[in-house]
Amino acid sequence: MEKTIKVVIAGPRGRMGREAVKLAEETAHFELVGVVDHKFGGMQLSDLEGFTSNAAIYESMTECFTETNPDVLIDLTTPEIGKKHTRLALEYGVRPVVGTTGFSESDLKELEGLTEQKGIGAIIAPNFAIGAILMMKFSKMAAKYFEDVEILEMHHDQKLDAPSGTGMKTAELIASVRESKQQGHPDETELLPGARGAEFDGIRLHSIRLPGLIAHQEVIFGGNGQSLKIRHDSYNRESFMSGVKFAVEQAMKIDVLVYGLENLME
Ligand SMILES: NC(=O)c1ccc[n+]([C@@H]2O[C@H](COP(=O)([O-])OP(=O)(O)OC[C@H]3O[C@@H](n4cnc5c(N)ncnc54)[C@H](O)[C@@H]3O)[C@@H](O)[C@H]2O)c1
Ligand SMILES: O=C(O)C1=N[C@H](C(=O)O)CCC1
Repeated sequence: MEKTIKVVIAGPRGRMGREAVKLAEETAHFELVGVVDHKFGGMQLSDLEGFTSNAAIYESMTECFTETNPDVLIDLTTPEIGKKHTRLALEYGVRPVVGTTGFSESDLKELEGLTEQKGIGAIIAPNFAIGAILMMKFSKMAAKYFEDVEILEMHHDQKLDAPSGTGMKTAELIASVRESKQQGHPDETELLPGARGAEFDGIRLHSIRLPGLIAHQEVIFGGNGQSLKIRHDSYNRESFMSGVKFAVEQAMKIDVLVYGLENLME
């Protein structure tokens, strides 16, 4: 029998948090010992509409950690809050599994240092969907053969950060295998600021926000007389949950910070 993993979820009432609560309840070797919310402290999740779990709601993460002694924190909140929660989890010896996006390079460096000090596992995954991870891996492969690429990331219009974590991670992976290149015409001008999108190491990233979308990305490579498009679509938030489960299990087996699930997949 697998060892039970005690889990706390931050952001349980959010779009992702609700799916994660379901996952924790449905997974035999996960035990949801508490949730962290900025409202409804002192109540149980089941007091709120749409929940059956009797996990306690805490407004203070430190109180939650002290009382429930969890193994893993799953954070699905907002960029600012997610960073604070990740630091706090590491300080308390709780392994963070972070889906929240919007972490900068310096945030990641700082958290890597803290993880090293604590000697426990931590996972920050801009995208938990297996198809999205493959899209990023395939894009890295293709970048060895195509010098020019642009990334179109498309999300729902309630998203707070741009470019998306997935878009940034894809650009980083591509930049890691190709020579730095300024793309487009050297003398191009933007008649409207932003027309050419954001730029990372010469790679253009375009962020589309529309109601009706969930999470989609197309990576377009251009070569002489040809193009290659690698696309992934998440049509619901359940699509992320097998990755969340995998990340929680993996976080228990490692003692470093892993940024991106592709690093844990063959
Ligand atoms: N890694 C992935 O695969 C993946 C997939 C989808 C979304 N995301 C990211 O996950 C995050 C959440 O996305 P969402 O669509 O569920 O957003 P959402 O706005 O629906 O949910 C965020 C939740 O965080 C809660 N929250 C805010 N402040 C809090 C605090 N101090 N303590 C506890 N909870 C707090 C809010 O009440 C809200 O319920 C975003 O950063 C998003 O980019 C990642
Ligand atoms: O809904 C969101 O917000 C998502 N954000 C991730 C990102 O920033 O890459 C990807 C999945 C959905």
